[in-house]
Amino acid sequence: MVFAKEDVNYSLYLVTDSTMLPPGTTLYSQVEAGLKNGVTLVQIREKDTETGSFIEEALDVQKICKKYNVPLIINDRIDVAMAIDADGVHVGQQDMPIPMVRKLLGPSKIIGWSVGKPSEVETLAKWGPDMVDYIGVGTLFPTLTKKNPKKSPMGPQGAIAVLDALEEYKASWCRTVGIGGLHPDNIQRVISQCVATNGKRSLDGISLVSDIMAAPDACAATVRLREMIDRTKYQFVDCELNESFPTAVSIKSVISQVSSNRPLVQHVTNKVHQNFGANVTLALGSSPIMSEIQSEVSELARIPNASLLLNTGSVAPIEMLKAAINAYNEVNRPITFDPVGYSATETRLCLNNTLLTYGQFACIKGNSSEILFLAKLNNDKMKGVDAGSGKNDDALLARATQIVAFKYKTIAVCTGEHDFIADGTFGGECKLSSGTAGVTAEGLPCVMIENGSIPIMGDITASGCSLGSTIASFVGGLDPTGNLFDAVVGAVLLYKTAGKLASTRCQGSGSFHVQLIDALYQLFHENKPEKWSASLKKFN
Ligand SMILES: Cc1ncc(COP(=O)(O)OP(=O)(O)O)c(N)n1
Ligand SMILES: Cc1ncsc1CCOP(=O)(O)O
Ligand SMILES: [Mg+2]
Repeated sequence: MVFAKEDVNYSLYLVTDSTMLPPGTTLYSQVEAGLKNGVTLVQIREKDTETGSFIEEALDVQKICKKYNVPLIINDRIDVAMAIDADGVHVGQQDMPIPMVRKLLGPSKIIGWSVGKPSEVETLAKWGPDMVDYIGVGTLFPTLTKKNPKKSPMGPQGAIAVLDALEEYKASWCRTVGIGGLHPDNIQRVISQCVATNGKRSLDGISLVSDIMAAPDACAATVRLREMIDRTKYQFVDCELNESFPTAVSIKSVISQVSSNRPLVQHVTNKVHQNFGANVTLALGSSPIMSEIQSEVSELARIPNASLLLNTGSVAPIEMLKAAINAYNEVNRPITFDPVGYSATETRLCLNNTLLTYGQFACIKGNSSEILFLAKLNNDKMKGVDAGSGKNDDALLARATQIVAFKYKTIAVCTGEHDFIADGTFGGECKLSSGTAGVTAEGLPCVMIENGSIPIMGDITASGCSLGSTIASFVGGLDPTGNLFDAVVGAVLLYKTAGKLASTRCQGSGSFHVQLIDALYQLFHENKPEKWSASLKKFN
């Protein structure tokens, strides 16, 4: 049987492994359970099986695949693929060179190649459309299934670089599957985030081994995976994600919701910020808890209206930070991420990149340096930047904020004399092979908030970190019908207004601290956004 290449469905691509079978299951029972419940492509991957046994297994798996009209791919072994007339092969960078594989298999067979970096895409593009039909993009996340991986996990951002390379080198024919450590807790985020920068391409499929092969109930595991992959909305927080333009009325509603829901705001933050952040949170009618205890994050995340502020100035162990992200993502509670000093040291860069790979954030906030670095628009591109005067290149900062929002499918906030907020959530919409329908970062909703300069804000500790407390309170206090973008914009507007008000009332930095908390408290409880001094305008 020859499968027309354009008919291959890459959406749920099972790769077998008979070394992880649960008791009472066989290679065939797991494969059949997968095929019955939505697996669309099968690869038999038996790294330690003798050729004779491999051929026997492959022939038996081939029979089952034919029953469900699903193509069978052979891993590594071109000879076995030819011997049983399989539908194709998958080879890696260390396996037989692609041109030789193609010469042996002929033009109609499916050839897959493992790709981990853009330069490998450049190579396949040079070979042209008659060589590689699809690529396995990975390893996305850590996995025990592939022994001695040559490279460390690339995460969704690494996959984006590969998708960008496919667009850059115009390899339009080439399909893509993500692979490596893919499970229900990260599949939707991968589908949502792994989109080429030009919005024209996303992954065509999810490829996995252990989630099905090691499942005691492979039917149920596959049903769950199928349902997840077919979902077109990634509802990573239980509030509204649809596009909005915040108004005094909508922000008033946000504050009413926060006031009545009294969110629990778990701060994992630096020591300098802890006390002030707790007081800011209390001033906003919310309930702070400064806990870094890994064993309680799951319980805290399940408290109604729980919200996590993750400020990586914290010295909490990486495993605790990951557990906190997992716990809040698991129950669709919002995480506000503040990558403090994002690139100041290799340690912080590695920590922040790891956390950015590891979870979905409702909001990522940073100062201009942090946002520019996250957007890969380094500082020296900023024209007329002068910390003292605060003269920033607004267009560049807005663009950087949109890029960060797009890359992480989140609400991005860039703070400075002017604050920029961009909505990259696409309303949660996401779908394999669809990209963002060509919508790019510069097409994202972006607003600018200004209120004149407030130099004294820089003379106290934790003023920036405490905007994080404010955002975390607002997004945590939303009803399910509340809007995420409204909440983040409302928080920044309130904070900017309170900063200005406090600066007119204080005698110096000491009293500014107190006046800032008073101003936040007063403005919050008055809840009259129409009177706030900070202004909001659309930036694009
Ligand atoms: C779909 C898919 N993607 C990647 C791989 C890995 O192939 P390779 O790099 O050759 O490593 P081994 O699988 O041979 O260990 C794959 N098999 N399938
Ligand atoms: C074959 C392969 N190639 C890169 S990761 C991997 C194994 C993925 O297995 P799992 O889905 O169990 O993480
Ligand atoms: Mg291989």
